[in-house]
Amino acid sequence: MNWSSGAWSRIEGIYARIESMSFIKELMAGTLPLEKFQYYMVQDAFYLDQFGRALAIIGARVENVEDSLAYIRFAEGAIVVEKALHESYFESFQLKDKGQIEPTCHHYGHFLKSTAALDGIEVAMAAVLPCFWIYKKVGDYIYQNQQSGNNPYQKWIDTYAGEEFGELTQRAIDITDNIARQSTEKQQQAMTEAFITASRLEYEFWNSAYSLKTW
Ligand SMILES: Cc1ncc(C[n+]2csc(CCO)c2C)c(N)n1
Repeated sequence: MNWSSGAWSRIEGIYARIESMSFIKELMAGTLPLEKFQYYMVQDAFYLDQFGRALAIIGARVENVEDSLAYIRFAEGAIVVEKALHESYFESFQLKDKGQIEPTCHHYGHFLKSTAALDGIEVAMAAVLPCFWIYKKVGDYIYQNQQSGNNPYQKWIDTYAGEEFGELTQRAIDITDNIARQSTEKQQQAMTEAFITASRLEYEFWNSAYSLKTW
């Protein structure tokens, strides 16, 4: 069995809880209060900055040059492509104030950056994987279960349910599985721990937006 299949089986409970979160249900129905989506967008802009840097660190550290290029491109995607989504929402919702980074985003971003810089490269790859994989699953879930055709959050949904994002996610899974095959049992366990922690933080990220959590 691939490392990723075993790791996903460990977060099935967390993932099921994510699908049933109020934030996700209301995003899907288009009824999520704007204030909560705005909080999410502002925090996500901070997150993407940190996530992009974590991916760039991985790109710099990984030995195989093809893998290095893949992570450098993921970093570019996080900073450039997703920023476009953010900017369009910032514009259409007249969000001018950049706001400040709140506790959950701060925790998650710093977890990713410190893991990318200080832990084994295989652990760093495992830590960033839920960002891709959970978003792909949530994007597909929402896309397949959506009822109304007029959703103010449609652009967000389309970004993650798309085929292109699916390919990106599969590439990240494959590279991580490949490095897991070259890792010891102990290293694989550390990878799984990091994967679980990041998945918990994905849950907390949406939860913090729903409850508008501040310092
Ligand atoms: C909290 C949070 N987690 C994951 C993503 C999704 N995401 C952001 S950048 C990127 C890879 C390159 O495009 C992915 C999958 C997000 N937006 N916010």
